[in-house]
Amino acid sequence: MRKFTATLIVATLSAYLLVGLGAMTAATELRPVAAGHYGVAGSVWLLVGVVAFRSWAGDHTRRVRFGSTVAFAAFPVQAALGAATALEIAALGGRAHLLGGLFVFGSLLVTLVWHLDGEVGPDGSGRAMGLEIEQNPPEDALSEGPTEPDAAATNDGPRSDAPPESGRASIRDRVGAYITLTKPRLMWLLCLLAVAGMALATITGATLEGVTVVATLAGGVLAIGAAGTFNHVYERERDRRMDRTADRPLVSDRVDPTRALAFGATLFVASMAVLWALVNPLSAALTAVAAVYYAVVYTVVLKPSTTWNTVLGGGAGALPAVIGWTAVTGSVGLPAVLLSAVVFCWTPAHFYNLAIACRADYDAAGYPMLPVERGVALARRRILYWLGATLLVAGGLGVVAGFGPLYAVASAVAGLGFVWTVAEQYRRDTDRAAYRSFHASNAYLGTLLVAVLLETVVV
Ligand code: HEM
Ligand SMILES: CC(C)=CCC/C(C)=C/CC/C(C)=C/COP(=O)(O)OP(=O)(O)O
Repeated sequence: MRKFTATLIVATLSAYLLVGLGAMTAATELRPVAAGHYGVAGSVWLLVGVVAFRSWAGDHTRRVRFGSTVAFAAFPVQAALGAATALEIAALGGRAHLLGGLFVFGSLLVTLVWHLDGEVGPDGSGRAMGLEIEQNPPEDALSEGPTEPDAAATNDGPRSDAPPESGRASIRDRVGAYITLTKPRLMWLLCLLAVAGMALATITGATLEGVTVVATLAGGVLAIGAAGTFNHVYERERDRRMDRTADRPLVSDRVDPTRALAFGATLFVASMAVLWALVNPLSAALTAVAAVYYAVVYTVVLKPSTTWNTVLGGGAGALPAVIGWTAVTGSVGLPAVLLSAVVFCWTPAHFYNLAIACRADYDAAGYPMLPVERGVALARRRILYWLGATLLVAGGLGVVAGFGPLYAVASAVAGLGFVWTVAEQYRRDTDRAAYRSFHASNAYLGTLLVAVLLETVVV
């Protein structure tokens, strides 16, 4: 990666961290926090100055020069607004100062996208710019589907070569096939999201009861399993056409579709029973909505018909945050809605990387995924913009929930790692690079949710 790109990424995420520290400065009288904010502000201004200078000194597009100069010029204005806030001169100083900080972060993020797009040129090949872009190794080009660096990054469970569902398949293989239908690889992050929602609820003064935590997770796992099973049943013909999903239980006849439907329905009823009896009706109802949202609205309606399938379908995976909160409080609260919004924005930044790596697969299956219909360059641009939205909403959650430096630093550092892997894709147009961003998306969200736990129930 070029030094200019690396410096611009660090400047962008430092500006993001600066906003978080600024919000804490406003919320505390602690002098060291305020001193830290001023010190970081000076350092970030210096860094942005280096970027702006090098954009003019080097061979960069006018957009990159414009964006970096605007970000640099915004700092003195920010300093004046900050002083007005500290001296309580202007009534709206604080809000204007916060918006100014977000403007600096946003202008640097847009400048980064313009820079990366400029590097690869209009057709994304980099040839117009004399850039050597690494492509998939020839042997991968011959393979059917994407090359995942480590064990297949699938949301499937144990894979097996067991013969079709018959007396000959061992009990172990059959159990493994049914476990695969529940999409176990997804569970850890969705459960962590629900736990973060429960922990977040303690900022209202509510307490975490063991039974509530266990029952909410049990009900959620059963519901995810039910929704995942219905997804397998409905998609089995298209799964047959994708290398990534061609050996799934319903494609390889290891499970009979009717039995799978009965299995999914049983999981769903069990989920509702557990949540209604041991948690509360609202959590049960929201879980049912999430399951139907994924199994029907996303799987049947959105996924096969629009390039907006991932964005509009993201609500399903965002709901566990609210479900966790309602399990503890019995009602919906703003922090839970904000945590849910973080995941809603994160979902396209998460999935588009996989859609890039598997675009040939999705094209063969006839799914209108964004990289298939609109190209990889646009999909990468959208990943960065949705990631920017995720960071902004995560910052808003930090302010509303009153989180400290740990949360701000976790979001900024994990966000930097995620942005870095996406920027690498512009120089390495390979499945391996796209999968690395996909895993970085899970690492970002996992880190943020652990930070929420540490800020609420540990610190
Ligand atoms: C519409 C929403 C979403 C879409 C389209 C989507 C897409 C996918 C796909 C296709 C896979 C399977 C990869 C494979 O089988 O090769 C996957 C894996 C995964 N997804 Fe998502 N996802 C969505 C939302 C979520 C949400 C909300 C979470 C968690 C909060 C999540 C966490 C994960 C995890 C942990 C994996 C497993 C990654 C691995 O195998 O290492 N996803 N996602
Ligand atoms: C509480 C509750 C029930 C919440 C629902 C959460 C949930 C299961 C969200 C869906 C996330 C996901 C992996 C979608 C991918 O489906 P896909 O069909 O695009 O993946 P595939 O191509 O691998 O089948």
